[in-house]
Amino acid sequence: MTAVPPREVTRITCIGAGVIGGGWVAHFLARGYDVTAWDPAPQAPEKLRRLVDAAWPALTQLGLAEGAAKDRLTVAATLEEACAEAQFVQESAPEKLELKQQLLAQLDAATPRDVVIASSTSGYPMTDMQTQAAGPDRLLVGHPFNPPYLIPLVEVAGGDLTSERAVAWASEFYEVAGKSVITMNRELPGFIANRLQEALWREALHMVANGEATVKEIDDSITEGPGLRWAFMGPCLTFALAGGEGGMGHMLDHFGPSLKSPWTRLEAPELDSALRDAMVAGCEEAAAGRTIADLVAERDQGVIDVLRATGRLPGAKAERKAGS
Ligand SMILES: NC(=O)C1=CN([C@@H]2O[C@H](COP(=O)(O)OP(=O)(O)OC[C@H]3O[C@@H](n4cnc5c(N)ncnc54)[C@H](O)[C@@H]3O)[C@@H](O)[C@H]2O)C=CC1
Ligand SMILES: C[N+](C)(C)CC(=O)CC(=O)[O-]
Repeated sequence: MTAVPPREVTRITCIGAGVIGGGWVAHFLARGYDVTAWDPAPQAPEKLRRLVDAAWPALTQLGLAEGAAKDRLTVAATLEEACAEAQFVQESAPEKLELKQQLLAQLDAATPRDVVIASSTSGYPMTDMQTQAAGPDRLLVGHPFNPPYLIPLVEVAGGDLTSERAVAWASEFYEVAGKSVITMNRELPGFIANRLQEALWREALHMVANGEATVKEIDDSITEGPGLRWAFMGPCLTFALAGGEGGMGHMLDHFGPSLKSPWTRLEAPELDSALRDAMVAGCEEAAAGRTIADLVAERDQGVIDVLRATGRLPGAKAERKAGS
């Protein structure tokens, strides 16, 4: 059997059915696929069904694909049974390198040739994980965000031995399956989003460890601050607006030197002219013709929408107080 085209996939196998594997199962069921899951833990089938039941109301609100049903889930008794008829495999086993290496080799042996096998790993490069597989060319990373049935992003990256065909196939498949895909042109430990999240996380841990800020202060500083902007405009375009009408160019000229001040414990990159120009050009590209004024209007409307959606509009707060 060879790989079916991404649009013709009907059967998906999910290996590992914890937080992320279970979330993938819920997502694929809601998109109308037949899903087979396998997890070695004795309680896994019940836990998985509870997770899918809990996710289903949200998925129903978002809109189920035609024919989507929870009873299109099968829990297999063995890994081999789970993979025998797979048209795509998503691995979500624990984040241990040796376990992933062995498991991916087993999955490769059990899955029809050419069928793509993706790992949900949060940060291991596929080059390090595909070492024991006889057919490493169809192994790649498909890194989701929790919960995979609500957060659209998947980061796709191949390893040194992964074929371009497999990467292209997976990127198209995830799009067809309702995800928002970033296909990386090289392997980075932590990919893009986790590398960014880890930088924030590292500083949060420093602050807690040193008694510099509480967990609540750190969380509030994001949910009441930059997080409201990040839900719809990334950190680069958001900072371009910090430069006012001068955009990213003025922002870098104004605040660039403070990169060297001790706002962060991380080693800062040299802000040379090549980096400056790349940032300015990247922001212009991301703005896709929108002026600074357009972006300001978009950001402001977005913040209002997020506040409304999360019940934090000043009016909503007043109503809650009045009713309490
Ligand atoms: N938890 C998160 O927020 C995210 C996790 N990930 C990645 O997803 C993967 C799974 O993480 P979680 O779901 O959080 O872990 P988890 O601990 O919730 O689930 C792991 C599951 O794998 C099963 N398992 C144990 N040994 C296995 C084996 N040999 N073969 C197959 N399954 C096995 C366990 O029984 C368990 O149900 C990891 O690679 C992790 O880095 C990716 C994105 C987000
Ligand atoms: C905590 N985590 C590193 C496993 C998180 C992720 O990998 C992605 C996410 O859901 O934020």
